[in-house]
Amino acid sequence: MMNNNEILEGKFPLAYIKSLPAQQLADVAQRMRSAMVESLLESGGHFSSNLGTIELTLALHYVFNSPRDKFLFDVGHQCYAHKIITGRGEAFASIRQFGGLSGFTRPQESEHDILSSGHASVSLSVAAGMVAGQALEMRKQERVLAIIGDAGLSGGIAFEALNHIGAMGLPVIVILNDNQMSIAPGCGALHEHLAILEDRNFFTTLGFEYWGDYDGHDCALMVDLFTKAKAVQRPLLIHLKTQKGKGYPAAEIDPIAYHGITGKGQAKASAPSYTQIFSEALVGLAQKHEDVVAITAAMPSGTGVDKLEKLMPQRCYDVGIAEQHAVAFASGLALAGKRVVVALYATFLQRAVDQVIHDVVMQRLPMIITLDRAGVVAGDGESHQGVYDIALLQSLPNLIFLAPASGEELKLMLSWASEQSTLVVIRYAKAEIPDAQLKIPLEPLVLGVGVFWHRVEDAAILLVSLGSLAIEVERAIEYLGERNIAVDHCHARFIKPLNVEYWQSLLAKYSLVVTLEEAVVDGGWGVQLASLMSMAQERPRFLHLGVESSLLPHGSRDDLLRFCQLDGTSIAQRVASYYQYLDDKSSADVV
Ligand SMILES: Cc1ncc(C[n+]2csc(CCOP(=O)(O)OP(=O)(O)O)c2C)c(N)n1
Ligand SMILES: CC(=O)[C@@H](O)[C@H](O)COP(=O)(O)O
Ligand SMILES: [Mg+2]
Repeated sequence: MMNNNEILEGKFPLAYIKSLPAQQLADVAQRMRSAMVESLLESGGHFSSNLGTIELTLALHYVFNSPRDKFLFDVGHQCYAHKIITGRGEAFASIRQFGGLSGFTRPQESEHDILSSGHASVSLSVAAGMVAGQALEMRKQERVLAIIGDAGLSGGIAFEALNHIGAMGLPVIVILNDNQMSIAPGCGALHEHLAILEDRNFFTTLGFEYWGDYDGHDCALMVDLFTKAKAVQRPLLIHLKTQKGKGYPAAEIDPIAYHGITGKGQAKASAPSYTQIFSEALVGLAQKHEDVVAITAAMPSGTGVDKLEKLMPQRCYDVGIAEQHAVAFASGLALAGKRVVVALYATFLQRAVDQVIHDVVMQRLPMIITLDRAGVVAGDGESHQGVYDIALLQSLPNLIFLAPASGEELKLMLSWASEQSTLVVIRYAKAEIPDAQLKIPLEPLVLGVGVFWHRVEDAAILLVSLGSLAIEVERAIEYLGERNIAVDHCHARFIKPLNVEYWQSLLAKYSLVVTLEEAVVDGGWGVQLASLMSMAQERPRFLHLGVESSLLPHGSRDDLLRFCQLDGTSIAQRVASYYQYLDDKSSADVV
């Protein structure tokens, strides 16, 4: 029989596993669990969800024939056993690292991965579409399975898909991996319902055949169930009960702390993060104003809302994986006179853009939306990069949009935002705050106006930074100084509004203005700033630096900043070479 390491070394491919008697799968699962634990403690990654899905993934591969049969892992954060089984064990130690395996399913990595995953609750809709498409082509022998968690299933799109699949009678197989947990404890009425399902239940009412609940760690039982499922030609939901963190006692006790872990081989934070500062500032705000309430969409610890939740649970709402609902719900609370703070990840706000437009700005409501993980996001890769928010939001009316560059500034902005009578969005990165390195005194906020972090006499170049890039710009200035290139640095603070007079008169003083944002350049803030000068007689040259390739890979924050050429050294090199180019060009023009 195989040993633990040999499982990762790929000595026992899928064909071998499928040739074993079903009774031996439990042993394979145990060995895979040990190998996975050892590797993840070193590399980091999603831990508890993956320990809970080993048996069900083995049983699925044992019975169905991937890639002919299609497995759609919802979110995809629980697909590690699938990666190992489908021949990626040898690279497993590289998971989520730059150039290594993705932490989610990725078709570019394997023909067994159908979707580039990362965001929750979409697997049922995609499965429905695939089944509908196959039916049109009479390819009925291919089965499509959505493997979705109990929290993923509570997302709005999943409900919409259940409704559609049930009505159409599409033979989608839904494997419900119910561990009674989201990242945080499960919440919502569906969560309660899953605990007490009877013969006639939510799923059967919608037209599904319901099989459950069953032990999702019993391989032989699941092999039997899945074999029978192959013959079912109508919507089928198989309800499996699993345990998050299964087999690793510390993760079983505290699956939240072990949802995603930092590996031993990875740098630990040495300074507080924007999240921590926000978390404390939110508590301070709620203590100051009785009408403050906060909303999280299934990310209480990730956004830092958990601190307030512990102190004042009645003033916090975890609405589950429901970003659209979170924003529309916030609009209701605002109409009821509450000062609402909605704390989201920038990438998940994408789900709720229409609610921001229709239910907040069109209603002219005051509200604060904080966007954590805005900018490059380590670890998770392309699905989680927070780089579209500026392009998506900056054209909206009735909106103030801010980007702090230090912890102190974040506190100031949150407090200032709570006094405004309009929507205020504050974006900040998944990064440590640079306060300890800063000598710049904190100035009061003036609407639409930036602050200088660095100013010298006769600088021809102005670097205008947004938020977390300010510190990289300070690093770039050192490098440029060593090359005798004099620059000024203004930290813009406001993405919107821009005080037109202030910016026009400031930008006109320079021959080159470099805009820097941790977001996509196309349709981004720098382009917006430059447009203020379109009517000016004397226009500076502009260089817009930001994220150029919008589908960023996974890696550490430093890896990603380097990849985007937004780290201090790259910024300096790009500024220096563009300046040199302009210089050469103007000399050539004179000749
Ligand atoms: C749209 C969206 N919102 C939030 C998240 C963050 N998130 C990732 S996994 C997860 C919990 C998923 O719980 P469940 O589906 O039950 O899977 P489990 O981790 O319990 O296996 C959340 C909230 C996400 N990936 N996508
Ligand atoms: C899969 C998912 O969406 C979350 O688990 C995410 O990976 C959390 O990211 P943070 O670790 O940045 O909170
Ligand atoms: Mg769950």
